[in-house]
Amino acid sequence: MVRVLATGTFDLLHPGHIFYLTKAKELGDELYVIVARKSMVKHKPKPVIPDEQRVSMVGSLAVVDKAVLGSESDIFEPIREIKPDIIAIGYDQTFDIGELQSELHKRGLHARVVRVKDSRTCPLCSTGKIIKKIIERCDQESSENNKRIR
Ligand SMILES: Cc1cc2nc3c(=O)[nH]c(=O)nc-3n(C[C@H](O)[C@H](O)[C@H](O)COP(=O)(O)O)c2cc1C
Ligand SMILES: Nc1ncnc2c1ncn2[C@@H]1O[C@H](COP(=O)(O)OP(=O)(O)OP(=O)(O)O)[C@@H](O)[C@H]1O
Repeated sequence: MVRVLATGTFDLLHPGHIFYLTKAKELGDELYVIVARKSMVKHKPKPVIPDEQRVSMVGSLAVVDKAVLGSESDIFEPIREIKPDIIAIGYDQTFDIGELQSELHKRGLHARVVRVKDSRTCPLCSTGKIIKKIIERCDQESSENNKRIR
């Protein structure tokens, strides 16, 4: 049984997430997912959706065998428990594969780290882009309303 681990914030679920998780699962037999804690998301705006709601959504996907919230301090902590054979890194995740692999080895963790490609078929497959579009639409509607009032 080959256990694969995927990771991410998964704020507003979209088809890019499903593509990534499906490709990750294809690398083995069972798929575990670590969902990032809001407190640990420092490289981009904090997620809108609460931790428990994001992990519950990811865990309910058919492709996912088990989803857990990550540690609030040490990203290697849940890996010790999950003991994955493969860690699937997403196409835009900033982790350096070689560096992560060597940090795992230093801690006696022997998962193979691989990068999954992106999906180019979806026009709005990014949480950041979806939020940007919603904000643009709100701005546009409020400026149209202001014009009507004047
Ligand atoms: C091997 C691995 C373990 C991780 N463990 C945790 C963790 O325990 N807690 C956490 O909040 N984030 C953890 N993360 C980070 C997030 O799951 C996520 O990958 C990171 O915030 C990048 O998020 P993004 O893909 O949404 O940009 C881990 C990432 C990796 C690659
Ligand atoms: N279009 C996509 N194709 C393939 N993988 C994707 C796509 N969008 C997200 N992923 C992967 O899904 C995982 C979780 O993604 P994440 O939560 O960062 O969402 P995101 O939509 O990329 O967010 P943002 O746009 O805010 O960076 C990451 O491993 C990421 O690489």
